[in-house]
Amino acid sequence: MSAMAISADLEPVAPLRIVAGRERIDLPAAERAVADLLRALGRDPDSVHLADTPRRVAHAYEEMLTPREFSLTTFPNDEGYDELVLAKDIPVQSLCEHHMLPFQGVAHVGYLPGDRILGLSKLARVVELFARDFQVQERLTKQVADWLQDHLAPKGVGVVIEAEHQCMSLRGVRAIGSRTVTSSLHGILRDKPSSRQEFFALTGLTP
Ligand SMILES: Nc1nc2c(ncn2[C@@H]2O[C@H](COP(=O)(O)OP(=O)(O)OP(=O)(O)O)[C@@H](O)[C@H]2O)c(=O)[nH]1
Ligand SMILES: [Zn+2]
Repeated sequence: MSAMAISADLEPVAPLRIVAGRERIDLPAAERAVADLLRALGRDPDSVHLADTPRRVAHAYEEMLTPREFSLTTFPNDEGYDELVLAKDIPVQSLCEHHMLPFQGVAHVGYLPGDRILGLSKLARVVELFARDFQVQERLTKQVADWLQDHLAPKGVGVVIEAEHQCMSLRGVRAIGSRTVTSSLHGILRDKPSSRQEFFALTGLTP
């Protein structure tokens, strides 16, 4: 739905176009590096079974490290809506920067509106913007919260991420099924105990 479709009375606001500022990925160099890695692991990248693997892996990493562009569409908060807006169970797929293995789970992203409300899908798009990177979960959580605070100027922001790290399940400690929970709060959701409590209760976590 476009910004104008909400109400004919709303002033048209040009949505901000968000383009991820990633370093350019050098695909041929990545392919050569994957072939070298296969050789270092005692495999033959020229064998019939592995011949296309360096290309596939390089493209897979390019895809996993490149968030989609989007428009930050907002609308005037004409009704003065002043309760929590919370998008729950947003899928999170990211790569741990220590082992380059996936961590996956869900994000719960909420805010208390100020003068403007945000197109709901944008809460999930902001998660993807920062998740498609080599990350640690704490930084990812804080980046989403900080970005919403900076771009939307709401009265409060709350972000919770619950994720399983494959570097903790496939290898190493092999703590299969263990989930890590992180949170980042701003404004009223951080400072007012009852709002904080309501946010965590709605995300399914206790304060
Ligand atoms: N804080 C934090 N740590 C993470 C995250 N993802 C992975 N790690 C941890 O990064 C740490 C790296 O520790 P190292 O001791 O250098 O690596 P390692 O020898 O492979 O460690 P083990 O996983 O314990 O075998 C591990 O404890 C991982 O569990 C994350 O998102 N946040
Ligand atoms: Zn890891």
